[in-house]
Amino acid sequence: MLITRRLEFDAGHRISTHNSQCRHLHGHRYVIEITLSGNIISDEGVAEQGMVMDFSEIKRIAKEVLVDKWDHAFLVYARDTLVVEFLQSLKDHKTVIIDTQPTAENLAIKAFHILDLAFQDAYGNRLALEQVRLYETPNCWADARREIINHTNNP
Ligand SMILES: Nc1nc2c(c(=O)[nH]1)N=C([C@H](O)[C@H](O)COP(=O)(O)OP(=O)(O)OP(=O)(O)O)CN2
Ligand SMILES: [Zn+2]
Repeated sequence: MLITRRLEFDAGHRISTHNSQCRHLHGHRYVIEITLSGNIISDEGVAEQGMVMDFSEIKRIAKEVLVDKWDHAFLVYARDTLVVEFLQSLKDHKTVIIDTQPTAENLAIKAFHILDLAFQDAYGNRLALEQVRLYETPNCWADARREIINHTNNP
């Protein structure tokens, strides 16, 4: 059985190598959809009876390890040195430095790895993170799926 929890956050970014408007500093209302697989809990009388995992628990873990860290942050490529240095010059600015361009594709992969570790730590083999879908705009999104990213060298 597959279940999906959707969360939203705001963040700034730019694609420093882009040949059009995305090289400018700008922001998005990102939407992340986290899909997990597992068996439905059938134990009589337990709080999660009938569920793969409580949706509120997915939200709690995702906020703690990812969403609260990226929300209202500027997501910047480590090699975009002009912007990295500018952000570091701002006192207490919420900046997240990423080792790849902060495209929807790379952010979805990054989010997958962060969430995969967190769900493994909390639930071992009982649940598996199957997919992270990251919407950059309502019309543009990227899917990081376990079977796809296991075959790439992305960190
Ligand atoms: N494959 C990708 N292409 C683009 C990405 C990306 O992450 N992956 N990102 C951008 C920009 O960040 C941009 O913010 C979004 O691009 P764009 O399609 O131009 O967005 P619009 O706001 O113009 O969307 P509309 O739906 O047309 O209003 C660019 N490309
Ligand atoms: Zn953008």
